[in-house]
Amino acid sequence: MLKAIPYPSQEAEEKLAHIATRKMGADPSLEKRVFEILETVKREGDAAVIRFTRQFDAPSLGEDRLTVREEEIRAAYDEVDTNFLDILRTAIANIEAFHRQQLHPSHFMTKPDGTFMGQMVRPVSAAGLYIPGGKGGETPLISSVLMNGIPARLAGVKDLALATPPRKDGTINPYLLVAAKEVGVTRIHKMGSAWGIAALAYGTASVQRVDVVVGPGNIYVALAKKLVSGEVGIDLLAGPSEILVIADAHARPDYIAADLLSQAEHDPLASAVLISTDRALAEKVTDSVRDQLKRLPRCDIATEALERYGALFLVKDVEDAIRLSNRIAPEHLELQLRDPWSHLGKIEHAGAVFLGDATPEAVGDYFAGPNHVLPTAGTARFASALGVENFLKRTSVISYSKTALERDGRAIIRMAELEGLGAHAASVRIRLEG
Ligand SMILES: NC(=O)c1ccc[n+]([C@@H]2O[C@H](COP(=O)([O-])OP(=O)(O)OC[C@H]3O[C@@H](n4cnc5c(N)ncnc54)[C@H](O)[C@@H]3O)[C@@H](O)[C@H]2O)c1
Ligand SMILES: N[C@H](CO)Cc1c[nH]c[nH+]1
Ligand SMILES: [Zn+2]
Repeated sequence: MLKAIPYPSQEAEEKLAHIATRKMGADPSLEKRVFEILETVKREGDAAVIRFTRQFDAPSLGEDRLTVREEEIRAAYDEVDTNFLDILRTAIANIEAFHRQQLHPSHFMTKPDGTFMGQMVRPVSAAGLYIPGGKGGETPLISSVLMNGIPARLAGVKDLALATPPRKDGTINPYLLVAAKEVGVTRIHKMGSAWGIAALAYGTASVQRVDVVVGPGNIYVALAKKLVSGEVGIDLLAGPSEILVIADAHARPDYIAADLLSQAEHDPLASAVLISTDRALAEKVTDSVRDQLKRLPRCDIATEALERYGALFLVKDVEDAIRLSNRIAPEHLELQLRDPWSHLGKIEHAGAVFLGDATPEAVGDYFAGPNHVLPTAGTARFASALGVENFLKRTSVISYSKTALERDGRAIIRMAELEGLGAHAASVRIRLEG
Protein backbone atom coordinates (compact mmCIF):
# COMPACT_ATOMS: atom_id res chain seq x y z
CA MET A 1 0.00 0.00 0.00
CA LEU A 2 2.81 2.44 0.89
CA LYS A 3 5.48 1.70 -1.65
CA ALA A 4 8.97 3.08 -0.91
CA ILE A 5 10.08 5.55 -3.59
CA PRO A 6 13.63 6.93 -3.65
CA TYR A 7 13.91 10.72 -3.68
CA PRO A 8 15.15 12.35 -5.82
CA SER A 9 13.99 10.27 -8.79
CA GLN A 10 11.62 10.43 -11.76
CA GLU A 11 9.20 8.19 -9.88
CA ALA A 12 9.22 10.58 -6.91
CA GLU A 13 8.46 13.51 -9.23
CA GLU A 14 5.48 11.63 -10.66
CA LYS A 15 4.18 10.89 -7.17
CA LEU A 16 4.60 14.53 -6.15
CA ALA A 17 2.74 15.65 -9.26
CA HIS A 18 -0.08 13.32 -8.30
CA ILE A 19 -0.18 14.66 -4.74
CA ALA A 20 -0.36 18.16 -6.23
CA THR A 21 -3.68 17.26 -7.86
CA ARG A 22 -5.15 17.81 -4.36
CA LYS A 23 -4.58 21.53 -4.98
CA MET A 24 -7.72 23.57 -4.50
CA GLY A 25 -9.43 24.06 -7.85
CA ALA A 26 -7.35 21.39 -9.63
CA ASP A 27 -10.66 19.81 -10.70
CA PRO A 28 -12.65 22.46 -12.64
CA SER A 29 -15.75 20.23 -12.88
CA LEU A 30 -15.96 20.02 -9.08
CA GLU A 31 -15.49 23.77 -8.78
CA LYS A 32 -18.29 24.25 -11.35
CA ARG A 33 -20.59 22.01 -9.33
CA VAL A 34 -19.87 23.97 -6.15
CA PHE A 35 -20.41 27.26 -8.03
CA GLU A 36 -23.84 26.01 -9.13
CA ILE A 37 -24.76 25.17 -5.52
CA LEU A 38 -23.73 28.68 -4.43
CA GLU A 39 -25.76 30.31 -7.20
CA THR A 40 -28.81 28.20 -6.34
CA VAL A 41 -28.66 29.30 -2.70
CA LYS A 42 -28.14 32.91 -3.76
CA ARG A 43 -31.25 32.70 -5.96
CA GLU A 44 -33.57 30.57 -3.84
CA GLY A 45 -32.38 31.15 -0.27
CA ASP A 46 -33.84 28.92 2.47
CA ALA A 47 -35.71 26.71 0.00
CA ALA A 48 -32.44 25.64 -1.63
CA VAL A 49 -30.63 25.15 1.70
CA ILE A 50 -33.45 22.94 2.98
CA ARG A 51 -33.61 20.99 -0.27
CA PHE A 52 -29.85 20.26 -0.29
CA THR A 53 -29.88 19.41 3.42
CA ARG A 54 -32.73 16.94 2.93
CA GLN A 55 -31.05 15.44 -0.13
CA PHE A 56 -27.62 14.92 1.49
CA ASP A 57 -27.96 14.86 5.26
CA ALA A 58 -31.35 14.99 6.96
CA PRO A 59 -34.25 13.74 4.78
CA SER A 60 -36.95 14.87 7.20
CA LEU A 61 -35.64 18.29 8.26
CA GLY A 62 -38.68 20.52 8.93
CA GLU A 63 -39.20 23.72 6.91
CA ASP A 64 -38.76 25.89 10.00
CA ARG A 65 -35.93 23.91 11.60
CA LEU A 66 -32.80 25.37 9.98
CA THR A 67 -31.91 27.15 13.20
CA VAL A 68 -31.36 25.36 16.52
CA ARG A 69 -33.86 26.37 19.22
CA GLU A 70 -33.03 27.17 22.83
CA GLU A 71 -34.82 24.04 24.04
CA GLU A 72 -32.54 21.87 21.89
CA ILE A 73 -29.53 23.40 23.65
CA ARG A 74 -31.08 22.90 27.09
CA ALA A 75 -31.78 19.25 26.21
CA ALA A 76 -28.17 18.85 25.04
CA TYR A 77 -26.87 19.96 28.46
CA ASP A 78 -29.08 17.27 30.04
CA GLU A 79 -27.62 14.65 27.73
CA VAL A 80 -23.87 15.26 28.09
CA ASP A 81 -21.90 13.94 31.07
CA THR A 82 -19.94 16.02 33.56
CA ASN A 83 -16.67 14.35 32.58
CA PHE A 84 -17.15 15.78 29.08
CA LEU A 85 -17.81 19.23 30.50
CA ASP A 86 -14.60 19.02 32.56
CA ILE A 87 -12.55 17.98 29.53
CA LEU A 88 -14.18 20.63 27.38
CA ARG A 89 -13.49 23.41 29.86
CA THR A 90 -9.82 22.38 30.23
CA ALA A 91 -9.41 22.34 26.45
CA ILE A 92 -11.09 25.76 26.25
CA ALA A 93 -8.70 27.13 28.88
CA ASN A 94 -5.65 25.82 26.97
CA ILE A 95 -6.82 27.15 23.62
CA GLU A 96 -7.82 30.48 25.11
CA ALA A 97 -4.46 30.93 26.87
CA PHE A 98 -2.61 30.30 23.60
CA HIS A 99 -4.79 32.59 21.49
CA ARG A 100 -4.76 35.41 24.03
CA GLN A 101 -1.10 35.95 23.01
CA GLN A 102 -2.32 36.87 19.53
CA LEU A 103 -4.22 39.96 20.66
CA HIS A 104 -2.55 43.13 19.42
CA PRO A 105 -4.04 46.43 20.56
CA SER A 106 -4.67 49.51 18.44
CA HIS A 107 -1.60 51.75 18.23
CA PHE A 108 -1.10 55.47 17.69
CA MET A 109 1.87 57.79 17.16
CA THR A 110 2.10 61.56 17.39
CA LYS A 111 4.93 63.75 16.09
CA PRO A 112 6.16 67.11 17.43
CA ASP A 113 4.71 68.81 14.30
CA GLY A 114 1.23 67.81 15.43
CA THR A 115 0.63 64.96 13.00
CA PHE A 116 -1.16 61.97 14.37
CA MET A 117 -1.20 58.50 12.86
CA GLY A 118 -2.59 55.29 14.12
CA GLN A 119 -4.28 52.02 13.57
CA MET A 120 -7.61 51.11 15.16
CA VAL A 121 -8.15 47.38 15.49
CA ARG A 122 -11.81 46.39 15.32
CA PRO A 123 -13.55 43.02 15.18
CA VAL A 124 -15.87 42.11 12.32
CA SER A 125 -19.51 42.39 13.40
CA ALA A 126 -20.56 38.85 12.48
CA ALA A 127 -18.56 35.70 11.83
CA GLY A 128 -19.76 32.40 10.38
CA LEU A 129 -18.04 29.34 11.81
CA TYR A 130 -18.17 26.18 9.72
CA ILE A 131 -17.94 23.01 11.81
CA PRO A 132 -17.45 19.76 9.90
CA GLY A 133 -20.06 17.13 10.61
CA GLY A 134 -19.57 14.51 7.92
CA LYS A 135 -22.41 13.23 5.77
CA GLY A 136 -25.54 13.00 7.91
CA GLY A 137 -23.68 14.63 10.82
CA GLU A 138 -21.86 11.35 11.57
CA THR A 139 -18.51 12.89 12.55
CA PRO A 140 -19.21 16.11 14.45
CA LEU A 141 -15.85 17.82 14.99
CA ILE A 142 -16.59 19.16 18.47
CA SER A 143 -12.98 20.32 18.82
CA SER A 144 -13.40 22.55 15.74
CA VAL A 145 -16.10 24.48 17.63
CA LEU A 146 -13.42 25.51 20.14
CA MET A 147 -10.79 26.24 17.49
CA ASN A 148 -13.18 28.52 15.57
CA GLY A 149 -15.15 30.05 18.40
CA ILE A 150 -12.43 30.93 20.90
CA PRO A 151 -10.33 33.21 18.66
CA ALA A 152 -13.52 34.86 17.38
CA ARG A 153 -14.68 35.62 20.91
CA LEU A 154 -11.24 36.87 21.96
CA ALA A 155 -11.26 39.20 18.95
CA GLY A 156 -14.53 40.64 20.26
CA VAL A 157 -16.93 39.44 17.54
CA LYS A 158 -20.46 39.92 18.86
CA ASP A 159 -22.42 37.73 16.49
CA LEU A 160 -21.15 34.18 16.04
CA ALA A 161 -23.16 32.00 13.68
CA LEU A 162 -22.29 28.32 13.43
CA ALA A 163 -23.13 26.04 10.51
CA THR A 164 -22.82 22.26 10.60
CA PRO A 165 -24.53 19.38 8.82
CA PRO A 166 -27.41 17.91 10.84
CA ARG A 167 -27.84 14.23 11.59
CA LYS A 168 -30.28 12.12 9.59
CA ASP A 169 -33.11 12.88 12.04
CA GLY A 170 -32.54 16.63 11.72
CA THR A 171 -30.84 17.06 15.10
CA ILE A 172 -27.29 18.09 15.95
CA ASN A 173 -24.96 16.11 18.16
CA PRO A 174 -25.53 17.32 21.78
CA TYR A 175 -21.79 17.49 22.56
CA LEU A 176 -21.32 19.87 19.67
CA LEU A 177 -24.26 22.01 20.84
CA VAL A 178 -22.84 22.24 24.35
CA ALA A 179 -19.39 23.15 23.03
CA ALA A 180 -20.99 25.89 20.92
CA LYS A 181 -22.82 27.32 23.91
CA GLU A 182 -19.67 27.16 26.09
CA VAL A 183 -17.66 29.27 23.63
CA GLY A 184 -20.46 31.80 23.19
CA VAL A 185 -21.90 30.97 19.77
CA THR A 186 -25.04 33.06 19.21
CA ARG A 187 -26.86 31.10 16.45
CA ILE A 188 -26.54 27.53 15.23
CA HIS A 189 -27.75 26.51 11.78
CA LYS A 190 -28.33 22.98 10.57
CA MET A 191 -26.65 23.20 7.19
CA GLY A 192 -23.40 21.78 5.90
CA SER A 193 -21.28 21.67 2.77
CA ALA A 194 -21.32 24.35 0.08
CA TRP A 195 -24.94 25.35 0.78
CA GLY A 196 -24.06 26.09 4.41
CA ILE A 197 -21.18 28.33 3.32
CA ALA A 198 -23.42 30.03 0.73
CA ALA A 199 -26.15 30.78 3.29
CA LEU A 200 -23.61 32.33 5.66
CA ALA A 201 -22.00 34.36 2.89
CA TYR A 202 -25.12 35.63 1.10
CA GLY A 203 -27.77 35.40 3.82
CA THR A 204 -31.26 33.91 3.47
CA ALA A 205 -34.58 34.61 5.19
CA SER A 206 -33.53 32.57 8.23
CA VAL A 207 -29.73 32.87 8.07
CA GLN A 208 -28.23 36.28 8.68
CA ARG A 209 -25.36 37.18 6.36
CA VAL A 210 -21.94 37.34 8.08
CA ASP A 211 -18.75 39.31 7.38
CA VAL A 212 -16.25 36.44 7.47
CA VAL A 213 -16.67 32.71 7.03
CA VAL A 214 -14.06 30.55 8.73
CA GLY A 215 -13.42 26.92 9.52
CA PRO A 216 -12.32 23.63 8.08
CA GLY A 217 -14.21 21.22 5.89
CA ASN A 218 -14.17 18.75 3.06
CA ILE A 219 -13.45 19.64 -0.55
CA TYR A 220 -16.97 21.07 -1.11
CA VAL A 221 -16.63 23.34 1.90
CA ALA A 222 -13.11 24.45 0.96
CA LEU A 223 -14.07 25.20 -2.65
CA ALA A 224 -17.19 27.06 -1.54
CA LYS A 225 -15.09 29.24 0.76
CA LYS A 226 -12.68 29.92 -2.09
CA LEU A 227 -15.56 30.98 -4.34
CA VAL A 228 -17.38 33.24 -1.83
CA SER A 229 -14.16 34.95 -0.83
CA GLY A 230 -14.33 38.60 -1.84
CA GLU A 231 -18.05 38.75 -1.19
CA VAL A 232 -17.17 37.91 2.43
CA GLY A 233 -13.81 37.47 4.10
CA ILE A 234 -12.47 33.98 4.58
CA ASP A 235 -9.73 32.71 6.85
CA LEU A 236 -7.74 30.21 4.79
CA LEU A 237 -8.28 27.08 2.72
CA ALA A 238 -8.48 24.36 5.37
CA GLY A 239 -9.46 21.34 3.30
CA PRO A 240 -8.92 17.58 3.63
CA SER A 241 -6.32 16.83 6.29
CA GLU A 242 -2.67 16.00 5.72
CA ILE A 243 0.24 14.68 7.69
CA LEU A 244 3.89 14.41 6.72
CA VAL A 245 6.28 12.56 9.03
CA ILE A 246 10.05 12.89 8.75
CA ALA A 247 11.69 9.98 10.54
CA ASP A 248 15.12 8.54 11.09
CA ALA A 249 16.21 5.15 12.39
CA HIS A 250 15.51 6.25 15.99
CA ALA A 251 11.76 6.63 15.46
CA ARG A 252 9.09 4.17 16.63
CA PRO A 253 7.46 2.64 13.54
CA ASP A 254 4.20 1.88 15.37
CA TYR A 255 3.89 5.51 16.51
CA ILE A 256 4.49 6.76 12.98
CA ALA A 257 1.93 4.33 11.54
CA ALA A 258 -0.64 5.44 14.13
CA ASP A 259 -0.05 9.12 13.37
CA LEU A 260 -0.28 8.62 9.60
CA LEU A 261 -3.59 6.82 10.08
CA SER A 262 -4.89 9.52 12.43
CA GLN A 263 -5.07 11.94 9.53
CA ALA A 264 -5.85 9.41 6.81
CA GLU A 265 -9.08 8.53 8.63
CA HIS A 266 -10.44 12.06 8.20
CA ASP A 267 -11.32 11.82 4.53
CA PRO A 268 -10.74 9.66 1.45
CA LEU A 269 -9.01 12.77 0.07
CA ALA A 270 -6.69 13.11 3.10
CA SER A 271 -2.96 12.69 2.58
CA ALA A 272 -0.37 10.85 4.70
CA VAL A 273 3.30 10.93 3.71
CA LEU A 274 6.38 9.45 5.33
CA ILE A 275 9.88 10.63 4.44
CA SER A 276 12.48 8.39 5.95
CA THR A 277 16.25 8.19 5.97
CA ASP A 278 16.05 4.52 6.91
CA ARG A 279 14.68 1.76 4.67
CA ALA A 280 14.28 -0.75 7.52
CA LEU A 281 12.20 1.73 9.52
CA ALA A 282 10.07 2.49 6.46
CA GLU A 283 9.31 -1.20 5.98
CA LYS A 284 8.31 -1.56 9.62
CA VAL A 285 5.99 1.45 9.30
CA THR A 286 4.31 -0.12 6.26
CA ASP A 287 3.74 -3.36 8.16
CA SER A 288 2.41 -1.52 11.17
CA VAL A 289 0.02 0.56 9.05
CA ARG A 290 -1.38 -2.64 7.56
CA ASP A 291 -1.72 -4.15 11.02
CA GLN A 292 -3.30 -1.14 12.73
CA LEU A 293 -5.69 -0.48 9.84
CA LYS A 294 -7.49 -3.75 10.63
CA ARG A 295 -8.52 -2.38 14.02
CA LEU A 296 -9.77 1.00 12.83
CA PRO A 297 -13.49 1.75 12.64
CA ARG A 298 -12.83 4.10 9.71
CA CYS A 299 -10.56 1.58 8.00
CA ASP A 300 -12.22 2.03 4.60
CA ILE A 301 -11.72 5.80 4.56
CA ALA A 302 -8.10 5.57 5.74
CA THR A 303 -7.33 2.84 3.19
CA GLU A 304 -8.74 4.92 0.35
CA ALA A 305 -6.77 7.98 1.50
CA LEU A 306 -3.53 6.00 1.66
CA GLU A 307 -4.14 4.47 -1.73
CA ARG A 308 -4.89 7.84 -3.32
CA TYR A 309 -2.55 10.20 -1.55
CA GLY A 310 -0.31 8.12 0.69
CA ALA A 311 3.41 8.15 -0.10
CA LEU A 312 6.67 6.91 1.31
CA PHE A 313 9.86 8.59 0.17
CA LEU A 314 13.34 7.31 0.99
CA VAL A 315 16.01 9.98 1.25
CA LYS A 316 19.74 9.93 1.96
CA ASP A 317 19.65 12.30 4.94
CA VAL A 318 17.49 14.60 7.05
CA GLU A 319 18.51 17.62 4.96
CA ASP A 320 16.97 16.06 1.83
CA ALA A 321 13.90 15.10 3.84
CA ILE A 322 13.38 18.70 4.96
CA ARG A 323 13.93 20.02 1.43
CA LEU A 324 11.21 17.69 0.18
CA SER A 325 8.88 18.56 3.03
CA ASN A 326 9.34 22.28 2.30
CA ARG A 327 8.32 21.56 -1.31
CA ILE A 328 5.13 19.83 -0.19
CA ALA A 329 4.31 22.45 2.50
CA PRO A 330 2.17 20.04 4.58
CA GLU A 331 -0.61 20.95 6.97
CA HIS A 332 0.94 18.89 9.80
CA LEU A 333 4.63 18.03 9.97
CA GLU A 334 5.96 15.58 12.55
CA LEU A 335 9.70 15.44 13.22
CA GLN A 336 10.29 11.94 14.54
CA LEU A 337 14.03 12.38 14.73
CA ARG A 338 16.75 11.78 17.27
CA ASP A 339 17.22 15.52 17.77
CA PRO A 340 14.13 17.21 16.30
CA TRP A 341 14.83 20.64 17.81
CA SER A 342 18.09 21.00 15.88
CA HIS A 343 16.09 20.86 12.61
CA LEU A 344 13.17 23.15 13.45
CA GLY A 345 14.84 26.28 12.07
CA LYS A 346 15.07 24.70 8.60
CA ILE A 347 11.31 24.22 8.29
CA GLU A 348 10.04 26.87 5.88
CA HIS A 349 6.51 25.79 5.04
CA ALA A 350 4.17 23.84 7.32
CA GLY A 351 0.87 24.59 9.05
CA ALA A 352 2.05 23.12 12.37
CA VAL A 353 5.16 21.24 13.47
CA PHE A 354 5.12 18.47 16.10
CA LEU A 355 8.40 17.53 17.76
CA GLY A 356 9.35 14.33 19.48
CA ASP A 357 7.69 10.98 19.91
CA ALA A 358 5.50 12.06 22.83
CA THR A 359 3.73 14.48 20.49
CA PRO A 360 1.22 12.72 18.28
CA GLU A 361 -0.52 15.17 15.95
CA ALA A 362 -3.75 14.49 17.86
CA VAL A 363 -2.55 16.55 20.86
CA GLY A 364 -2.73 19.56 18.57
CA ASP A 365 -6.14 18.55 17.26
CA TYR A 366 -7.73 18.63 20.69
CA PHE A 367 -5.82 20.02 23.57
CA ALA A 368 -2.41 21.68 23.35
CA GLY A 369 -3.70 25.18 22.57
CA PRO A 370 -2.57 26.17 19.04
CA ASN A 371 -5.31 26.19 16.43
CA HIS A 372 -6.05 23.03 14.47
CA VAL A 373 -7.61 24.90 11.55
CA LEU A 374 -4.63 24.84 9.23
CA PRO A 375 -3.73 25.45 5.59
CA THR A 376 -3.78 22.40 3.30
CA ALA A 377 -2.87 21.45 -0.26
CA GLY A 378 0.39 23.39 -0.32
CA THR A 379 -1.20 26.65 0.89
CA ALA A 380 1.07 26.62 3.96
CA ARG A 381 3.50 28.35 1.55
CA PHE A 382 1.53 31.55 2.16
CA ALA A 383 -1.17 30.89 4.77
CA SER A 384 -1.20 30.34 8.52
CA ALA A 385 -3.30 28.72 11.22
CA LEU A 386 -6.66 30.29 12.05
CA GLY A 387 -6.21 32.91 14.75
CA VAL A 388 -7.59 36.02 16.39
CA GLU A 389 -6.38 38.16 13.45
CA ASN A 390 -8.81 36.44 11.08
CA PHE A 391 -11.65 38.17 12.94
CA LEU A 392 -10.06 41.61 13.11
CA LYS A 393 -9.72 44.55 10.74
CA ARG A 394 -7.29 47.45 10.97
CA THR A 395 -8.49 50.97 10.27
CA SER A 396 -5.82 53.62 9.66
CA VAL A 397 -6.23 56.99 11.38
CA ILE A 398 -4.47 60.12 10.03
CA SER A 399 -4.54 63.73 11.21
CA TYR A 400 -2.17 66.40 9.80
CA SER A 401 -1.43 69.77 11.34
CA LYS A 402 -1.28 72.95 9.24
CA THR A 403 2.52 73.08 9.80
CA ALA A 404 2.95 69.53 8.56
CA LEU A 405 0.80 70.15 5.48
CA GLU A 406 2.85 73.25 4.63
CA ARG A 407 6.00 71.14 4.93
CA ASP A 408 4.79 68.17 2.83
CA GLY A 409 2.20 69.81 0.55
CA ARG A 410 4.47 70.55 -2.45
CA ALA A 411 5.79 66.99 -2.47
CA ILE A 412 2.26 65.61 -2.40
CA ILE A 413 1.18 67.92 -5.24
CA ARG A 414 4.17 66.78 -7.32
CA MET A 415 3.34 63.08 -6.79
CA ALA A 416 -0.32 63.64 -7.68
CA GLU A 417 0.66 65.49 -10.86
CA LEU A 418 3.02 62.67 -11.87
CA GLU A 419 0.03 60.35 -11.62
CA GLY A 420 -2.05 62.71 -13.73
CA LEU A 421 -4.48 63.28 -10.86
CA GLY A 422 -5.11 67.02 -10.87
CA ALA A 423 -7.97 66.98 -8.38
CA HIS A 424 -5.74 65.29 -5.81
CA ALA A 425 -3.13 68.04 -6.33
CA ALA A 426 -5.79 70.75 -6.12
CA SER A 427 -7.16 69.43 -2.82
CA VAL A 428 -3.76 70.13 -1.28
CA ARG A 429 -3.02 73.37 -3.18
CA ILE A 430 -6.29 74.98 -2.05
CA ARG A 431 -5.15 74.58 1.55
CA LEU A 432 -1.68 76.00 0.87
CA GLU A 433 -2.74 78.89 -1.33
CA GLY A 434 -6.23 79.57 0.01
N1 LIG B 1 -7.43 21.63 7.39
C1 LIG B 1 -8.00 21.69 8.56
O1 LIG B 1 -7.70 22.56 9.37
C2 LIG B 1 -9.04 20.69 8.94
C3 LIG B 1 -9.51 20.60 10.25
C4 LIG B 1 -10.51 19.68 10.55
C5 LIG B 1 -11.04 18.89 9.54
N2 LIG B 1 -10.56 19.02 8.27
C6 LIG B 1 -11.13 18.30 7.16
O2 LIG B 1 -12.51 18.62 7.16
C7 LIG B 1 -13.18 17.62 6.46
C8 LIG B 1 -14.39 17.18 7.20
O3 LIG B 1 -15.16 16.49 6.25
P1 LIG B 1 -16.48 15.81 6.58
O4 LIG B 1 -16.99 15.22 5.32
O5 LIG B 1 -16.30 14.95 7.77
O6 LIG B 1 -17.44 16.98 7.07
P2 LIG B 1 -17.92 18.30 6.30
O7 LIG B 1 -18.95 18.91 7.16
O8 LIG B 1 -16.79 19.13 5.88
O9 LIG B 1 -18.60 17.73 4.99
C9 LIG B 1 -19.81 17.04 5.06
C10 LIG B 1 -20.85 17.79 4.27
O10 LIG B 1 -20.55 17.64 2.87
C11 LIG B 1 -21.69 17.11 2.22
N3 LIG B 1 -21.38 16.33 1.03
C12 LIG B 1 -21.05 15.02 0.95
N4 LIG B 1 -20.97 14.66 -0.36
C13 LIG B 1 -21.25 15.74 -1.10
C14 LIG B 1 -21.32 16.00 -2.50
N5 LIG B 1 -21.11 15.05 -3.40
N6 LIG B 1 -21.64 17.26 -2.91
C15 LIG B 1 -21.86 18.24 -2.01
N7 LIG B 1 -21.82 18.05 -0.67
C16 LIG B 1 -21.49 16.83 -0.23
C17 LIG B 1 -22.35 16.27 3.30
O11 LIG B 1 -23.68 15.98 2.95
C18 LIG B 1 -22.21 17.19 4.49
O12 LIG B 1 -23.18 18.22 4.49
C19 LIG B 1 -12.19 16.49 6.24
O13 LIG B 1 -11.71 16.59 4.93
C20 LIG B 1 -11.09 16.80 7.23
O14 LIG B 1 -9.87 16.28 6.84
C21 LIG B 1 -9.59 19.90 7.98
N1 LIG C 1 -6.72 16.98 12.19
C1 LIG C 1 -7.74 17.93 11.86
C2 LIG C 1 -7.09 19.06 11.09
O1 LIG C 1 -6.62 18.62 9.87
C3 LIG C 1 -8.44 18.49 13.09
C4 LIG C 1 -9.21 17.51 13.89
C5 LIG C 1 -10.37 17.73 14.58
N2 LIG C 1 -10.69 16.57 15.18
C6 LIG C 1 -9.77 15.69 14.92
N3 LIG C 1 -8.88 16.26 14.11
ZN1 LIG D 1 -7.38 15.19 13.11
